[in-house]
Amino acid sequence: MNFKELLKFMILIHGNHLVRILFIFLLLLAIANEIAIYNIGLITGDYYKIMNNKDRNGFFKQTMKSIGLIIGIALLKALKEYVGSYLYIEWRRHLTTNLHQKYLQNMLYYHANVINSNANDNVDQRITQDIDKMTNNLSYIVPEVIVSPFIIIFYGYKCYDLNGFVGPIGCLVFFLISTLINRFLILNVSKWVYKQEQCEGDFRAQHFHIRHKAEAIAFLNGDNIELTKSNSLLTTLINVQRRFITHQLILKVFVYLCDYFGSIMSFIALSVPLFAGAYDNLTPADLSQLISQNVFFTMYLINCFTRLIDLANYFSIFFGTANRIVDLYRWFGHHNESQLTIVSNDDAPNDKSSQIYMDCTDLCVNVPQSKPIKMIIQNLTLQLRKGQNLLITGPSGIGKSSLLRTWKQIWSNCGGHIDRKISLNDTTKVMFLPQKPLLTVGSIVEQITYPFDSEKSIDIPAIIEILQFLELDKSILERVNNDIVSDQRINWIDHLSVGEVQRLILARVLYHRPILLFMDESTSALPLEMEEKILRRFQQMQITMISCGHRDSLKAFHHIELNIESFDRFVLNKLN
Ligand SMILES: Nc1ncnc2c1ncn2[C@@H]1O[C@H](COP(=O)(O)OP(=O)(O)OP(=O)(O)O)[C@@H](O)[C@H]1O
Repeated sequence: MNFKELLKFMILIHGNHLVRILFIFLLLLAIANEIAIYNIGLITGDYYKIMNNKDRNGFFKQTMKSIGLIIGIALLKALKEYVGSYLYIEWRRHLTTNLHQKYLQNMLYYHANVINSNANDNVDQRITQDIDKMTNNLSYIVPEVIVSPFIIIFYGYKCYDLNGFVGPIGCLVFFLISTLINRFLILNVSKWVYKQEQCEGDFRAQHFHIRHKAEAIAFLNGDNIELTKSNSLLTTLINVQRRFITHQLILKVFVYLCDYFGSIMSFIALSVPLFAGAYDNLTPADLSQLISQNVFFTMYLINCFTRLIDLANYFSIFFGTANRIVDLYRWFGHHNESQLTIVSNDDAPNDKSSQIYMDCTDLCVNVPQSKPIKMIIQNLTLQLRKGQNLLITGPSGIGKSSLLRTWKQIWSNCGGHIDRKISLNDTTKVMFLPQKPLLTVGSIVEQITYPFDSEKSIDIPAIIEILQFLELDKSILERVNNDIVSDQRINWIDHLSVGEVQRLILARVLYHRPILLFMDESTSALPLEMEEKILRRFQQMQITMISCGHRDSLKAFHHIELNIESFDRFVLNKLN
């Protein structure tokens, strides 16, 4: 998506009637607002005339009319701002939902945050903050921009009518010159907006890191290093902010110059016909009214131009943040077309009769995007069979987890062939327990039913039985007063011991009952008796287990050991 397409998407939003209706409503309100302003602008002139003529009756009528207009404009202005804000929220919702759709599919979040983290700084910042700023700024810009052509034509004509070409042409020249200078200044500032948002993201990420790793940092006495890092990121951010406001200062000086210069333009324009004697035949009352109207028309025309110039600040923030969103869309588009097509191919037929779950021939794996290429597995030929539990062993960092990543298609294989007879994305049959466990903030039920919707019918007694079996009744059930359904707003990963976390993760397996289970050191923190009790239960449930681990105790529950000695040396041992 390029910049124009982003604008089109936001303003037209295919199929979103609400946005279109709001947009048209905003346009109508902006026009109505301008009509009210026009009428209010004539009030002073009319008062001059009425008071010069000492017209009591006219004064009463004029006052009633003015009060009506003032109430009308107050309502219209507030309503215009309300609709603008509503539109901003709608834009934000729509754009963010659209980006979520791309980001949280096909494991793009993994590619964006792990594999290609350098290509896109702070995706979270772009989605949570930049969209907000961009749409908010656009909601200020749009009402001004959409009515300005009408106002310029209308007041341009009125000015021409009263004092010839001088007024409108003078205003137009003034506007064109200022726009040219403005354009250059806006682009300059928007670059700094881009950088500032990037630094904001880095700074937030550091605080996110402290929040989530608080205990580890405390154990390691990492206070000083975290303080240094946080302050260093803050300094970078502040420096960028300083540069940003310095560039903004130049822009603001220019904008205010235009504003105030604009205020005398109306008198300059009026002076031409006035000194040429065009109004010599008017009575003082009519001349006061004419001057007042003329000043208002010219002033308003110039004001319309200066309002557009005043938008420079909003434009610079809008362009800076919009560029970050456009970059993200481009990156998503590129990645959806290229490497991620592999992921969507994994729709292996679920052949129930098959005794083979997966066939790997001459499989080669390297670390994605590694330069120079880091080969992890070369020419591995292996079958995963139903009922044949496989234990993958080998030194730390040799590639055990990477093999699971490749089978799951989080990483793509750089050579060889994987024939999946069962879809590894079928979460009702296949489960992966990654080495770094995933728990969410929420209820206990949500932890166990993940990734399924916890709203669906849940077998609560079964979950309680599982928690008791895993001896989690004291540490978890009591803590939540046996209420496993309510969201406790607890980030469980920080509130449980590592062994408890592992048991809670293993509860998922007991609940979902997959037929094929991949475990990456999933029992490493458990006492041997607990590990044995759980793995025995898995055996009884006839779950085929593919495990990575270092412990000898695992051998008793597996039939074959794949020992990865080096990237191209594998030994298969039969276990008793
Ligand atoms: N996202 C990544 N980017 C770059 N290199 C990575 C990435 N993930 C893993 N690696 C590297 O790939 C190699 C294999 O890692 P892997 O996690 O598969 O090891 P492992 O055998 O599971 O180790 P352990 O037993 O310590 O868990 C390691 O050298 C690791 O540094």
